[in-house]
Amino acid sequence: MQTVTTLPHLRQAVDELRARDSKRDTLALVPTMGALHEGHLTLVREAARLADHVAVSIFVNPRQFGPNEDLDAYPRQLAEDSAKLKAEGVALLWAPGPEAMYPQGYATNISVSGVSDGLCGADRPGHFDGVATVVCKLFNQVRPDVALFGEKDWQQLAVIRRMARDLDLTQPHVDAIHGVPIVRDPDGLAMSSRNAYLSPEQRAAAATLPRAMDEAIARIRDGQEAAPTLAMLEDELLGAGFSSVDYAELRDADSIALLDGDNGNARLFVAARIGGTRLIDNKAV
Ligand SMILES: Nc1ncnc2c1ncn2[C@@H]1O[C@H](COP(=O)(O)OP(=O)(O)OP(=O)(O)O)[C@@H](O)[C@H]1O
Ligand SMILES: CC(C)(CO)[C@@H](O)C(=O)[O-]
Ligand code: BAL
Repeated sequence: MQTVTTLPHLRQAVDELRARDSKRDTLALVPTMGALHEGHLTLVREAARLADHVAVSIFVNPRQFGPNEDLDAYPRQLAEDSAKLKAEGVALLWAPGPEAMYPQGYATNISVSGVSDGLCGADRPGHFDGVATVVCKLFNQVRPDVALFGEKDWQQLAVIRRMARDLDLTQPHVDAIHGVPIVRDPDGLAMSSRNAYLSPEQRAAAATLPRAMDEAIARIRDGQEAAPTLAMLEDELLGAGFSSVDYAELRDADSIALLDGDNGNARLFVAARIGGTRLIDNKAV
């Protein structure tokens, strides 16, 4: 595996990979912020199924963190991450520093409206501008044939697909942006780098999130009204030790528009805090 931290080295490494055989080899990109777990590695394995070579980016993107968020505390463990990626057969690790991504004078922002309204877009102002901007840059830097994102960040995936469609991106084309189902711990909690912030007690309580979501979904499928069911879900989380619930909403899975019941394409989205840690999850209704 080659690790590169500057754009000229990245370009050279990508050109070499693509020209490895007589045909033009295909390249998949898995963008991450590092602190890799089985969720990320599942994306990498799926990427290897879809393309000849896999590139992974690790960049803790300052532009997607709010002023009071955990940018400084976000886990950084490049050596460990690098060993995991090497073991998966990843060809290229793109690990730029902030100055390589946003050099002096950087002034451009990409803002996707509609799908980024509500949910995490409402709770984290500017977050999806930061995500869209850095993902567009990563796409232009690596120019992959396919890119993979986790469905844990469902709204993020919708924002990226909208951007790719609206900006007529070709590397990758919107149809080559793949969502990968959420990878969960045995107790159902979605894997997340931020789970590392949880104390053992908080970690045990966090398993209430997917369980309470399953119960709420069962009630909605049974024909119970959405609003009281979601209120009950919030109460259950607060009773289990969550400190607050940022949102518990039914939304259309594609447009992310708010729903007041199951319309056949409904998805349940929840963000809740346990201590200072914000956890998100989503499930089909
Ligand atoms: N449990 C998971 N299942 C599937 N994909 C995941 C999972 N966790 C993360 N991903 C995906 O991995 C990619 C990189 O995510 P990121 O590096 O932010 O990790 P994370 O675990 O989501 O961290 P965070 O705690 O910041 O949410 C994203 O596309 C994300 O959706
Ligand atoms: C897509 C991403 C790598 C952009 O920084 C990030 O939001 C993430 O890890 O989900
Ligand atoms: N996985 C989403 C990145 C973030 O929370 O900033």
